[in-house]
Amino acid sequence: MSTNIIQHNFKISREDHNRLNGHKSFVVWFTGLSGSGKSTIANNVEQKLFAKRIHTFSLDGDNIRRGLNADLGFSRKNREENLRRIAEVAKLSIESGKLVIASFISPLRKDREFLKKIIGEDDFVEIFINTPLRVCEERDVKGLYKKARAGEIKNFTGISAPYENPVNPNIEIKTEEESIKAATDRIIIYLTNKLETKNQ
Ligand SMILES: Nc1ncnc2c1ncn2[C@@H]1O[C@H](COP(=O)(O)OS(=O)(=O)O)[C@@H](OP(=O)(O)O)[C@H]1O
Ligand SMILES: Nc1ncnc2c1ncn2[C@@H]1O[C@H](COP(=O)(O)OP(=O)(O)O)[C@@H](O)[C@H]1O
Repeated sequence: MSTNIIQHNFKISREDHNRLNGHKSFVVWFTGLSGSGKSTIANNVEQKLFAKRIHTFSLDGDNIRRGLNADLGFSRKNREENLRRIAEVAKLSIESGKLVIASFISPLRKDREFLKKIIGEDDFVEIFINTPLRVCEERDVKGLYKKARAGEIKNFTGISAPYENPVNPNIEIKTEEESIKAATDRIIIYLTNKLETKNQ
């Protein structure tokens, strides 16, 4: 633990960044099984927001698990630390005025509660990409389910590690019933409303 850390208050605040950008900043968090559709929908949402001149920043496994969290695997402890660090990065990014789009399996309720605490409830939008395991496994976008079934990957979410559905997400997308476009449009309506009405 670091001691004797005295906070420096910078002259340019989050509110200043928000004013300059012309919009508020918060975190949009996508949770769901591997292959559920988190990255696909998050990417579509980001493109739409970008076209509306919203300053976005995407965090996902590719830019986090290969870099900052390259030392972490998929044990419970490592996932918890993975998500804690991501939440801290997301918090810094909202201070810099960004609308952060985070896509992580984030399988456990208690870890997601912890994230919410770090980021702040008011700055956290939870989107549950609800796709049944059967469908994710049929899609098997990266061939990982096949490997997990063959025992080649340990602690694989949905197969040999748990996924706990969110209890009360801000938005739930059932990808078996809702197209990518319809899901994207519904999320954009919600976010546009929050961008306009959220108190600073
Ligand atoms: N054991 C195991 N379980 C689940 N997923 C695995 C595993 N090993 C590797 N992968 C790949 O890593 C991606 C998930 O990383 P996350 O950082 O989102 O996971 S977590 O939130 O810490 O649980 C996940 O990416 P997505 O498919 O995009 O979800 C997988 O491709
Ligand atoms: N309604 C839908 N919403 C999201 N993805 C869908 C949908 N229908 C089919 N898919 C497909 O499912 C796959 C989801 O993969 P991906 O977005 O990488 O998932 P994740 O990021 O959750 O691992 C993509 O190939 C996507 O085209």
